Amino acid sequence: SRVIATFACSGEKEVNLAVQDAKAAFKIWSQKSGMERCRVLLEAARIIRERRDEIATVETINNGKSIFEARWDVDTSWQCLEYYAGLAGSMAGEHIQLPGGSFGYTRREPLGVCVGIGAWNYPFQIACWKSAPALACGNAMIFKPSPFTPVSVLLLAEIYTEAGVPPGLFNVVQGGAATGQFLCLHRDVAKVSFTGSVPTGSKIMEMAAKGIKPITLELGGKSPLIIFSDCDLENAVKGALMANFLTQGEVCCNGTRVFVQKEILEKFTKEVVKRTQGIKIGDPLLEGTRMGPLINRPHLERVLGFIKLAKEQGAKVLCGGDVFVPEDPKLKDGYYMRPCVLTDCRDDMTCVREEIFGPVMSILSFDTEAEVLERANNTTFGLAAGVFTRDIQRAHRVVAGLQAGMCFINNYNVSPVELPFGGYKKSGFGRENGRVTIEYYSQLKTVCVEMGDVESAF
Ligand SMILES: NC(=O)c1ccc[n+]([C@@H]2O[C@H](COP(=O)([O-])OP(=O)(O)OC[C@H]3O[C@@H](n4cnc5c(N)ncnc54)[C@H](O)[C@@H]3O)[C@@H](O)[C@H]2O)c1
Ligand SMILES: NCCCC=O
Repeated sequence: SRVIATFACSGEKEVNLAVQDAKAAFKIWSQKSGMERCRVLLEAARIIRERRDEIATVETINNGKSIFEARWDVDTSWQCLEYYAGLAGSMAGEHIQLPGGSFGYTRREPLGVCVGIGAWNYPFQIACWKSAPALACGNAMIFKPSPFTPVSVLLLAEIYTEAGVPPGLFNVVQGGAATGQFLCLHRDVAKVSFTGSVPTGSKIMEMAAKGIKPITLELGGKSPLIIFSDCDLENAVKGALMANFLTQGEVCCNGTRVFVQKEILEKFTKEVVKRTQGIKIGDPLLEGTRMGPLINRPHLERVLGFIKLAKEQGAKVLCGGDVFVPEDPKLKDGYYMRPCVLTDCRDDMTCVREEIFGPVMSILSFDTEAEVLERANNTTFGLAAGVFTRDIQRAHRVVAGLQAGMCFINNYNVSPVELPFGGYKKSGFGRENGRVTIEYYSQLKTVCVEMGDVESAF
């Protein structure tokens, strides 16, 4: 490992300054028309597209994910800005007729200074998915990235400035829990959107409760992926890899509990293992690489610990699950591991119950639809779920029964920004992306207009 940058943690003083600047910028930005905000966001999206490779390279160095994948993240980032640019001009309320010619109308208004707090797995994308709807609605945003990935979001701040947002409208503060707390507890912060773990999400909720602030929580998961025997096997295998091994398995919505119907268990498992063994691990900046190092040493050790425990509890490692040392001597101290497929898993095992957040797939077998639905829902999480089947009626019936906010049919872990994304149960609430997110970054004002005389009780 090497030091790529050093940052000073923002303390209370810096957080106060950022809020002060954001408040001033909010006054200007919130007065602009939706069309004016649209033009600035479109320009920012254009700059991101133009700087795609540069941003992806920085993200790869920042996080460790392959450059191939980092480019996808940049794409879903500028797409998000374009999408909300398109919605900025159409924020509207409704007109309601009342007796006697009186009427009411509603206005959608921005909240004020919003805070975004991000996790380390999708640093640039998370910052875009939060800031684009926030800015489109006329808010200001102060963003705090994870201290493990502080770099790429600074490019976003630079890009927004170049695109023409008022100074201070999108501001970055650096730091960990303490900085996050100053932000959440600040009296002039109107809303917090958080992406991270369940324990931190619970603390954010407590802090927000003190100030009666609305929050969005994008938390962890332990999502089921259900493969029925009538599936297109080739697609199901590809789907299972997409569901488990992007970004070294450090993905919130991963389908890590892979339920496979008994009839195809052997065939499916054999093919999944073969493809998993073929994943090219190594220098994430090389074009051919598909898996880079994990985020840091403690996390690598944690993931390996889950695999050790899985073996002790009776699971069988079919491939991977051990440290990988690349041939390149420069990389020998990297936090690499081979992607792992576990079989002989049971629902009560730790590897099946807890979020591992690493490249570890647990395969479980099942007999019937009713059985698998009950087992799939037997978790405190509810972020995502997937179903592979050729029976389209069954597909819709099963997803209707799944307790998860983001369900996939015959694919997994694709991220169209037009679709709302977010969890059920302990995976959080509120949504990112899609039209509905406008509601999470705005508030509704009702205006009641009297066209006659006041009918007084006094
Ligand atoms: N649902 C989603 O969209 C989504 C996306 C990515 C990651 N995640 C989840 O994030 C977790 C991994 O990310 P992580 O390890 O960075 O999570 P984390 O909860 O440790 O940290 C997330 C962020 O919160 C900050 N933070 C920590 N303590 C805080 C406090 N007391 N007050 C305010 N801020 C605080 C951190 O500095 C960081 O910026 C996993 O559980 C994963 O599933 C969820
Ligand atoms: N790109 C999908 C959302 C990331 C979750 O960790």
